Amino acid sequence: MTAVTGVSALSVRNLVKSFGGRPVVKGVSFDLAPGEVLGLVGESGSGKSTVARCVARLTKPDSGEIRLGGRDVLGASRRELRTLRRDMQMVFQDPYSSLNPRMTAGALIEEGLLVHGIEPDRRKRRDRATALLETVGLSAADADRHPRSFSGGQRQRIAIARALAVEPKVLICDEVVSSLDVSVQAQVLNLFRDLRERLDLSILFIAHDLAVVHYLCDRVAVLDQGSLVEIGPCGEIYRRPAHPYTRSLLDAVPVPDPAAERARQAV
Ligand SMILES: Nc1ncnc2c1ncn2[C@@H]1O[C@H](COP(=O)(O)OP(=O)(O)OP(=O)(O)O)[C@@H](O)[C@H]1O
Repeated sequence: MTAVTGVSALSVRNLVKSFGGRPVVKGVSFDLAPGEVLGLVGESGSGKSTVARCVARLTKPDSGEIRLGGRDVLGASRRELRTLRRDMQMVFQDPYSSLNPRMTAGALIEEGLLVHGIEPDRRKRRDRATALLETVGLSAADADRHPRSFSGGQRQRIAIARALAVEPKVLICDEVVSSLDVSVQAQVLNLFRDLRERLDLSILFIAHDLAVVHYLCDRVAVLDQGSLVEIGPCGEIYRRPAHPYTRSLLDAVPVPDPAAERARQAV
């Protein structure tokens, strides 16, 4: 478990976002500690993706403050934003549409290195792309294949390798395993567990599946109609949810820990 101390890897304060005058995110605040995996859960439409998109500056919030390692994200100049974008990478739900089908897996990974000026030397760039493919459990031979020749889980691995290429400090994962079969989900979740250990990554992990969050995350934040109603260590919240909305979310799923399930039933 990672304690929230010192400068947060990511700090979000009073984030507000409306669409067409309808508030969708209503003053959300949370911190992500260095090396921590924080789950963000809530029903469909509760505003999870909007929070993620605001944090990554893909959507402009109405108000609030976002800091990445203490640096102001919303007030960043174009130049500062380049560095911030490198330090904060996003992986999306659909590995089919997020990868350019015309590029090979190797070229997709090399692109990030090139765009951010990380590895100008062509051969070294290629070696680095190959090493990243191996990091996510693919092989050097996969570098020359196009996305359509990979399975969904393998494509998601390529998307993860692509995000990792620029050595981000924070990874924002929006429903990254939702479109995968259960057995492939387990493989990708184990990959995340392994990567966070090895790379000391901070991860904001958005999911609607509470069992997935329980498996991977240190803490969980619960979003209900745009408001954060509860945040705390996974074990504690799953055992003793304080908010009725969290309780109703948990009642809808089996908890993989029989002791936690008994404690929950007793509340
Ligand atoms: N660009 C947009 N224009 C208008 N409304 C939007 C836009 N993006 C999101 N919304 C609305 O904001 C609300 C929250 O959507 P969001 O995608 O953030 O929820 P979510 O919790 O991620 O849902 P899901 O789990 O289904 O992805 C929804 O009612 C959605 O219709």
